[in-house]
Amino acid sequence: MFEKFKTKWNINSHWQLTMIFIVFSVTGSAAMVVRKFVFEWIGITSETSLWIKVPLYILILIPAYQILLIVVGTIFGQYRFFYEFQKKSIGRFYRKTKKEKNINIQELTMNNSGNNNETAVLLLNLGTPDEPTVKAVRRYLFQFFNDKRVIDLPWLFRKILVNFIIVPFRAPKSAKLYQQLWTKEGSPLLINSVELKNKLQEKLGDKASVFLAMRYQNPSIRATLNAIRKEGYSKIIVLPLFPHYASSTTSSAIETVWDEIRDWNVVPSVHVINQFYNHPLFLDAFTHRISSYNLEDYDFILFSYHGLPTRHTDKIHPKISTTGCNCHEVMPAHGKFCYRATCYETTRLLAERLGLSKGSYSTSFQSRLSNYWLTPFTDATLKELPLKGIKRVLVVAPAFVADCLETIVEIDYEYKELFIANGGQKLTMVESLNADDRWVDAVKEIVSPYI
Ligand SMILES: C=CC1=C(C)c2cc3[nH]c(cc4nc(cc5[nH]c(cc1n2)c(C)c5CCC(=O)O)C(CCC(=O)O)=C4C)c(C)c3C=C
Ligand SMILES: [Fe+2]
Repeated sequence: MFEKFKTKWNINSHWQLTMIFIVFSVTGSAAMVVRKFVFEWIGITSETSLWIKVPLYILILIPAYQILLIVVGTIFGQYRFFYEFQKKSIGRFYRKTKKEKNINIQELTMNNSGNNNETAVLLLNLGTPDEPTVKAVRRYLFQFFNDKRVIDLPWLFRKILVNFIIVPFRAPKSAKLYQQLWTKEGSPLLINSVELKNKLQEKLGDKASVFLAMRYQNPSIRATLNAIRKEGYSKIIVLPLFPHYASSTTSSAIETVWDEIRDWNVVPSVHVINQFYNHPLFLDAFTHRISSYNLEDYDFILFSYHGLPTRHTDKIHPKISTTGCNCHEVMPAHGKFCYRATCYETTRLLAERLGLSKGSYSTSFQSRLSNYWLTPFTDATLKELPLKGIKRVLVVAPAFVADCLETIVEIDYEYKELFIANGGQKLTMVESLNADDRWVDAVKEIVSPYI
């Protein structure tokens, strides 16, 4: 029975389990004392009607128990366990999780190499809703926007803004987009990532075992790392599948991995790869993909990257404002981890490989949620191009290594419509790298030095 609790709560020692049981029993008794004290204070006696007593009982006991659990847990050195425990219970209370479905997704992405090796390669991507319903999309957006690296505002302000304004208004709108995107097999982001993981496993053979997790929703980082921990790997190579470093994507994923691993009894060697926008094989894979389209058929190539609030990039180089920086012309020394600078550098490197002439391509940023995001905006650029006589555009999105909502619906549907409505004739979106063989080889090369 003890083993069952240890597995369920993801703990290693009998000592911690004992502490947890003690906290539960002390809290239970303490909550009764609080209840008795409050009842006496507000004058509830044995004669008071049950219709008053029962609701009051629930109203007082539940919050008292929740608070005391954290207080007593902290006293017994178990703050983190009870903090996570409460978070999970409250989450369960508000949104019943689709347990069976999630388990299937989880199983789909678990390692099945049968390898008996020392190294686990953990591929991380952003994540997608479990299904294209308003409820599932709400759950996804709730987790996404409550990330302090995505909405980098003070806690209370973020909670109010996200939970009362952004998520309720955005969820129904986003769910419609996801319904447009969904295939028989599910969300393209997940399907493409699973295929990449399987092909990488084939290429790596018994050198390493490959796992996949998503920053938001499923397969979750926690469950995937639990599987890695149980199999006892001595080394983990973490590769967030974001070519360009950004706090809201790369660091958010890395931080979540560390939050899990730091409590393990045995912390394995961990190597984190935090960007690869200039890795020659990544660039070769994209160059090859772009070259598979007949470039003669197009007047212009637009390199469209996911946008970011300029506040995020300003934090990377506080002395130079994003808008005042000349990284669109040359890579500055302070630009190594600046998302805008590395995106522009990617365009230059790809243009060089493709032999594109100046004036035949440009860089823009899509998916903005406000006007204070990186410019030029992709939609504004696409509206302007026909005015300059550019009617046939090939759009490449090098910030995404797998096709997803932002490429399939936003570029290939919404932007295409916008371009045509503004006088354009043809817009083609370059398929992302997905599970392309050259890309699988590139990932193998990216992780290999650390295996
Ligand atoms: C403040 C909000 C957001 C930031 C910052 C942000 C950065 C960012 N995102 C990606 C990659 C993807 N984003 C995707 C979807 C998506 N992104 C945001 C918001 C921010 N992204 C939202 C709300 C959504 C959900 C859809 C919607 O409601 O519009 C996806 C697609 C996921 C899918 O299911 O297909 C990807 C991939 C990057 C690379 C990035 C910063 C560099
Ligand atoms: Fe995004």
